[in-house]
Amino acid sequence: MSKTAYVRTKPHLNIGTMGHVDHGKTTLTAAITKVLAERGTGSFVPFDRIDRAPEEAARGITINIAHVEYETDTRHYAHVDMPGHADYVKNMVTGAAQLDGAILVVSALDGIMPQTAEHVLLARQVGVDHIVVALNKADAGDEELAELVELEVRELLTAHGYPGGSVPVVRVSGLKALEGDPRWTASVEALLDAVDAYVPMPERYLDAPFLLPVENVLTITGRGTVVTGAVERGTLSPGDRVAVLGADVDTVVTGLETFGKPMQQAQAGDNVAVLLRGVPRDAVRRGHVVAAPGSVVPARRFSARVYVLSGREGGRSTPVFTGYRPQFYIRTADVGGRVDLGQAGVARPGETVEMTVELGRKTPLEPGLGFAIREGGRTVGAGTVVSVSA
Ligand SMILES: Nc1nc2c(ncn2[C@@H]2O[C@H](COP(=O)(O)OP(=O)(O)OP(=O)(O)O)[C@@H](O)[C@H]2O)c(=O)[nH]1
Ligand SMILES: [Mg+2]
Repeated sequence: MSKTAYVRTKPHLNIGTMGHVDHGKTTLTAAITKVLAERGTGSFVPFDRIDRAPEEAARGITINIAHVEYETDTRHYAHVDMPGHADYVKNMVTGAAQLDGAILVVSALDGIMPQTAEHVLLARQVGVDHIVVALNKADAGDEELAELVELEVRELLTAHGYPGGSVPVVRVSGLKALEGDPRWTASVEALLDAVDAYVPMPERYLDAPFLLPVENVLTITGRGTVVTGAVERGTLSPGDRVAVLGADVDTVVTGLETFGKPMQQAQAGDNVAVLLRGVPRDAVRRGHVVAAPGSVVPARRFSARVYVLSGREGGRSTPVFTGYRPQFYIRTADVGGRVDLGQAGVARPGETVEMTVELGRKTPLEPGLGFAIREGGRTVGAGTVVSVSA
């Protein structure tokens, strides 16, 4: 292969766009790549390439299609734009532990909407500590309205524990920037400057044993099975031994790529594709975990602190009781489980409660790990693992 190797010259961060349907996430994502392509530190990814289905990416070692990559003057970013709302929530709660920061896209014409609030709540619950607001469609509304929406967004952020008063809010137009209008191209530059300045470089656990939650599995004819995802911790090099938890196989890494470029070492935070020796494709699935052998012991029982979403936040309108059996979204896994609410025996929408969970299958767990609870295609709770029982 004559592909150029990935050269690590700038710190790498994972960010993503979130916000209500149609507020302009994908348009803005395309505009960002266009602005940076013109600066010479990225390649333009048009709207319809961001919005296509993951299956279409199954060519070569490539990563989840929802990601685009680009560089600013100081950083290398992987940026994820989720297509629809359902996918968004699922990806956000299962993959967002990986987001180092988020761009909250709010239409200046429409203001905050139910999904704006839900995404902010989920971001807080899964530990996305830094949000930059893109007040989008600023080309179409008037300044007075934009000011009202800005106030409203700051209040929403404050209500969810973010420093709403000091969060950067940048008026942008993804659409006009995409059309090359200089005023709005500058607005997207200003947004990127705000992201560079406001989202700090997170601590990366490079010395910890390797762990990668599997997001996607692909086959490369003649080479074998490839898993993709963001490295949660540690480092990985070709030749390293790994355990695939869930598939219960031990194997060797025979290739490593990021955004189509071979790499010598993957590090915590990197979005990678890992080629595994001799693993049949159907043995590995999204939700499995690739880890340093012996470093993780999967378990079924854990205790957790859980916030039960209210009806207004898109959650349930009725309480749940001991014996409740929802789905648990843990890293990239989707596992059924049974809830025990102890003495109280009940949890009402809007409450934060302690619970014990018995999962339907063994899953890698550890204290501090965030997860979401879903039922019938909607998010009903967001929690953190407190302790794990053997
Ligand atoms: N006037 C104006 N329209 C915009 C702007 N950005 C996006 N739009 C329009 O808003 C609509 C939705 O844009 P998308 O980028 O698809 O929105 P999205 O948030 O990705 O939508 P979902 O992925 O379906 O949640 C499209 O018709 C866009 O052309 C903008 O800056 N100004
Ligand atoms: Mg979109």
